[in-house]
Amino acid sequence: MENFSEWFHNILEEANITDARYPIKGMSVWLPYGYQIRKHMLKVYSELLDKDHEEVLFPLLIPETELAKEGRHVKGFEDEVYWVTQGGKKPLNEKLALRPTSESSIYPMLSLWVRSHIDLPMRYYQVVNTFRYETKHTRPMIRVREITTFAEAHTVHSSSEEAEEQVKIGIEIYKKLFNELGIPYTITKRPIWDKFPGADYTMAFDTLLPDGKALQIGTVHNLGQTFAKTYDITFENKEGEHEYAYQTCYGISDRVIAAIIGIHGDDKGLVLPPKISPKQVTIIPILFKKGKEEVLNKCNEIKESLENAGIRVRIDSRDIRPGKKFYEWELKGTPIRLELGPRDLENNKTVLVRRDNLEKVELSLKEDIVSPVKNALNDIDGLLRENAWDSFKDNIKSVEDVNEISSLIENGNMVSFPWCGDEDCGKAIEELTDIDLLGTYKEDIETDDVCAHCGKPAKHIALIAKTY
Ligand SMILES: Nc1ncnc2c1ncn2[C@@H]1O[C@H](COS(=O)(=O)NC(=O)[C@@H](N)CS)[C@@H](O)[C@H]1O
Ligand SMILES: [Mg+2]
Ligand SMILES: [Zn+2]
Repeated sequence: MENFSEWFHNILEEANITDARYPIKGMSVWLPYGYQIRKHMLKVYSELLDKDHEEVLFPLLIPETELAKEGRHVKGFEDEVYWVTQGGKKPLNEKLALRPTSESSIYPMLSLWVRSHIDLPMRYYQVVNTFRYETKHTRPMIRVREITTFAEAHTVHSSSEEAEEQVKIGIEIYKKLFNELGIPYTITKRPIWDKFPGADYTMAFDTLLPDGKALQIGTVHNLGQTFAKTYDITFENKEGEHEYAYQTCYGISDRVIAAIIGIHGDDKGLVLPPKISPKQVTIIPILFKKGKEEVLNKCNEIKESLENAGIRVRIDSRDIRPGKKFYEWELKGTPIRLELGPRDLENNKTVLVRRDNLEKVELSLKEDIVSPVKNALNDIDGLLRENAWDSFKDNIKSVEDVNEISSLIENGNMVSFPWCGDEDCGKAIEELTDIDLLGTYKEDIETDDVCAHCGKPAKHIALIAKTY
């Protein structure tokens, strides 16, 4: 709680996830171990998107004229855009933006591609790096200037109902993604003063990190027809008339990996959900001069049988003390460790140690060990998700009076309260508490509750929290 930020920075370095020493502020290097975690997370992500989205890849650079077309959009990003102004020694005749997000790179092309309602719906996604010159305090993975893992989806529809439906689909996709990763979340509709620049409205997923600060880990935007009008994306409808298209977009970033690390980690280091752990089992042979050969042979046999069952396994046969190996793989968060020494070999058994609850069980090597290992991996997956949701729910408190908010926030809570929904009241609450309204997570409630701030009839339940 008190030194989460220090814990987080240390673990990225000690577990060889990223190296923040790259000589540009807000940019880090993905090291091999961290890169594998990122790769497995993106595999989960793209399996969800590939069901009915097509993966594409757009250029990194965006002509200034395209970025400037959508007033609200460019207003929202003008302080964050990196510009390329020359090629070699020659100044460019038009400044080029490094994409902060890809609407202004993709939508001019959609204007060429979309002709008729039979071309619709279109559902694209790309996993790219985007660049935002964040002026607030940068933090590795959480608030970076190169967003290395920006997974953005963009969809085009022939009706507002279908776009509305797609927002719900985007939300379902993210619910599945975060459930697979064991990350708890709230889903709120951002206040209109905090929605994505150019969007009609923004639905946001927020989770809580151990320091009690909310982290926005995904957003789904209904773009209405704003960008279609700006970039002239029209289609011929069934009646032969031309209409502006209806669009949505939704995105996640490196923050998803930060949430996995921060939420499931403990004082020994990472605790990785099996689905995204580079290896799911580390076999640690206890090697003495005597019987070394036999022990290693047995370890290879075990590795092979687990790998044949689709389990990712490493044998750590380095010539260092076993205790040091236990420490290292606990730090790196491998879900299961199997220990095997000469005595275990004699008794034809191995010791299975779980990383999440550090439980030890003996497994007989006379029987199949694939199913006990698979069961343990499933248990770990379930327990990580359950523990994360339990502590998350414990940290969401509800109040009837805004004056009770600050002390709960200091305790690291998210706070919900009945709200009238008026902008000036909402801003007054942010002023009073000096923290951000995450948004509303229950619309149009049937209640005679009154607004926790101004006393007018409450229309929604709002959520407030300290945020990154
Ligand atoms: N500086 C940053 N560092 C890390 N992640 C970020 C940063 N800025 C935004 N994000 C993440 O990126 C997600 C998508 O960004 S966004 O601005 O909300 N939405 C878009 O850009 C839309 N085009 C959907 S892709 C956010 O929900 C947040 O989780
Ligand atoms: Mg931002
Ligand atoms: Zn009010």
